[in-house]
Amino acid sequence: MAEDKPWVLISEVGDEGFHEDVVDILKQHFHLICLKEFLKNPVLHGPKIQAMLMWNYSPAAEPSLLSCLPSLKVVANGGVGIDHLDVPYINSLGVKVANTPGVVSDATADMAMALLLASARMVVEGHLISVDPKTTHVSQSLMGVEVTGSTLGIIGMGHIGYKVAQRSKGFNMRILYHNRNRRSVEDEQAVGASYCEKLDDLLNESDFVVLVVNLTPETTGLISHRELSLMKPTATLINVSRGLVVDQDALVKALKSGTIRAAALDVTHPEPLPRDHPLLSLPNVLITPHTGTNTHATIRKMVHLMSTMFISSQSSPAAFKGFTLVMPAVAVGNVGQLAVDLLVSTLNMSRAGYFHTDCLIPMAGNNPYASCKEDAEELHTPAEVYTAAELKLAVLQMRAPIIQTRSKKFRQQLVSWIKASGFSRTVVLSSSHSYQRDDQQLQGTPLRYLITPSLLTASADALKELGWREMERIPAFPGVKDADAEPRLCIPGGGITKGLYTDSCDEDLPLAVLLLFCSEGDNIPDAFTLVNHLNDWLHLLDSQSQEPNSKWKVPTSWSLLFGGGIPPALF
Ligand SMILES: O=CC(=O)O
Repeated sequence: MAEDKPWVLISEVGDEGFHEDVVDILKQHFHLICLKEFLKNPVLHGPKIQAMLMWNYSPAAEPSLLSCLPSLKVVANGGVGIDHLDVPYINSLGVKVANTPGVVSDATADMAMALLLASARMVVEGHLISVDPKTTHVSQSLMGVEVTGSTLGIIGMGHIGYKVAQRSKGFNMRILYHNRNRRSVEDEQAVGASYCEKLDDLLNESDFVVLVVNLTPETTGLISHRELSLMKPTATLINVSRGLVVDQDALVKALKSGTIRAAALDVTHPEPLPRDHPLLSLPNVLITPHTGTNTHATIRKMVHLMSTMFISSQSSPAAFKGFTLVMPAVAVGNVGQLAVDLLVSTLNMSRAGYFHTDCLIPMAGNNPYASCKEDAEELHTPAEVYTAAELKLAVLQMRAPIIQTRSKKFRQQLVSWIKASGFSRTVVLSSSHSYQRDDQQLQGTPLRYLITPSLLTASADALKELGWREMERIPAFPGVKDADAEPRLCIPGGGITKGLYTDSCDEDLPLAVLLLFCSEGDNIPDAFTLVNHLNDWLHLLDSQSQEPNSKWKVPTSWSLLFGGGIPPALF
């Protein structure tokens, strides 16, 4: 449905704009128009543009440009930092701002480690000597500092900071961190990190100080003369956040005078630095051109996330072609939702957007998967879509009941969205009242499945191997022998399960239901059972843990489920 694709404005493909590698993703979702082309006739193109996709800070979201885009709905930034955007101003135009958190964390943490190791072990200096045509012998004076067993201070323990800690654990480093909020004891223990409430203590004790904070008024100039003077003369400063977090004049002085040993910077202010900037001629500085997220895999994940932000139940381009969709039926004990929670938190799925519908009871709440206070402050809504692009998996999590009279409308919206999005199959996680089983349903395990004819062909072998039982149809009038009455599907407490399955059969939609007979109560064990069965089929996790449930990561919100108290760090 090419005509349904939204028009988006980008700076260009190549050099300073989007890499050739990601153009296929962009073209799959959008009609692209490059800035140069746009500027030839803004009056003609302006009204078509629904989104602006920024890459490498371009196109700049300036009033002169935004005023030519009356239909603009979203400014989506490739990258997590949005310090270059005037968010209140953009919002005041009725335009949303989106970024790509989560998917950049691994690559950025890798870059922090690369800079740390390269600076400590003088990798660049060693390379230059090795390739210098004048080199005839290798001097032993090129001496680095030991990384293994040293002390690392992480300033900013969000997603990226935490990933730096995970990597540093492998180097047997003593890890200190400073953050607005302390992480949970479990998080700290998992990487062996100690919280330094006072930044000064971290600066005093660390051999390597890594900056991983967002640029905000509080973090601008966070590292200046005083902070640098607190660091060890043998210490190295690594910056993968933003150039303005460091007072660069103070840094130049500290590096010249030996206040600190070295600096390794992926970010500076400005970028690139003027060619005569003193930082460029210091021997103890390593600078990379803000390439923390520059890997083929990461830019593809970023662009995929930017593209799938545009999800609507009305019309949607085939944003999830070939993906499997997993969604809960809001049913007995909320077993499906709990199972989906386990998927989202274990697979670290990224929120791609929300499913817009007027059929669910409106609600909003904190981020159920938060691991720190900043994350918890994110607003979450009743129907949201999360993706793990590398697994070709999406989930639609639902957190509110369906308004009773709108169940049919909701099913219609779902079916048309699933079709338009190009999912190759949908798996509905459901449950039904245990106590209403008939005699045959009492046999075997409490798991049942249903599958539509259009998915059966592709899945018959897998189902045979899994040995699951199909949900039994029960007599229309139990006890009455009537040859004419067709046995019927009966799923008490199953919410939309039966309706959605029946609609999907009629619509030729490849859909399966995995259902557990259970009772209301503590349904966490049921959620584990259901998600383990799903994993037996879809193989989403590699780990073959002895203890089947320990491979799943429980989301923070579960501590609220049964009156466990509210974690003070979250609210
Ligand atoms: O700098 C990189 C980002 O903001 O993601």
